[in-house]
Amino acid sequence: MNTYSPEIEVAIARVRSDVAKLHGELVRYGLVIWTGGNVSGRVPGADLFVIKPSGVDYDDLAPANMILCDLDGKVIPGTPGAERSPSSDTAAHAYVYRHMPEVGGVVHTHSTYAVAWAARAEPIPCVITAMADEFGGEVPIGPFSIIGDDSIGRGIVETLTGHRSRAVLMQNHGPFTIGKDARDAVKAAVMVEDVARTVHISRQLGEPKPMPTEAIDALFDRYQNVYGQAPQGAL
Ligand SMILES: O=C(CO)[C@@H](O)[C@H](O)COP(=O)(O)O
Repeated sequence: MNTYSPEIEVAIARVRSDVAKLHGELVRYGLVIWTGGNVSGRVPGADLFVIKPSGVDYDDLAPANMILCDLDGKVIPGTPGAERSPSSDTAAHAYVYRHMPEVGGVVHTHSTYAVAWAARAEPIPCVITAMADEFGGEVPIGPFSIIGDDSIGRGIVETLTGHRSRAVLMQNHGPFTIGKDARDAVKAAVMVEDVARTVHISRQLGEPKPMPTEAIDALFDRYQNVYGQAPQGAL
């Protein structure tokens, strides 16, 4: 039986609540169907993260059935939800947390337009200011990877390390996003679908115009460091 300090227990409870609730945002923004997709959040101050159970209806997700894992993706026995299998992408999320300490949240969806770009293995070019703001450039393609082990995690880390983008389109699969916390990663998942749709529509009308690199840099810097009420800087 694992015991944690009162501070860590409070942090676990908060991440359970946040991660359970954030799954509802995937539904609200139309990024998933049936039981596809998943959200996880790192527990601040501990080598732990929280992720959803595999193949459970979104309506049934609740803080008490979120699953607590260590950074190897092993379920912590005896904790609430531990009797169920964790998400199929648990090893991928765990790999990201182990190798990207700045990441506090990971999200995967099957959102339609982002998956359509992933199926063609084409990066989304940075041709609108919203992309420069959020992603600081193109949204890259990651390698085709088998589901279930840490291959997807390796592909995410290899592709996003040193890249400004918080989203990668895993070839023939779909978007995985990272963030400072689970909410930040959900935001990137919402944004990547939005820009995937807009750039796709733009291409139906003609060839989108590239943006100057200096403009992309300036927009990214402003959005990360000035926009909104409490900008937190790039990841
Ligand atoms: O595509 C995949 C596997 O990468 C997932 O999105 C599944 O569709 C949902 O898996 P669980 O998180 O429910 O296991």
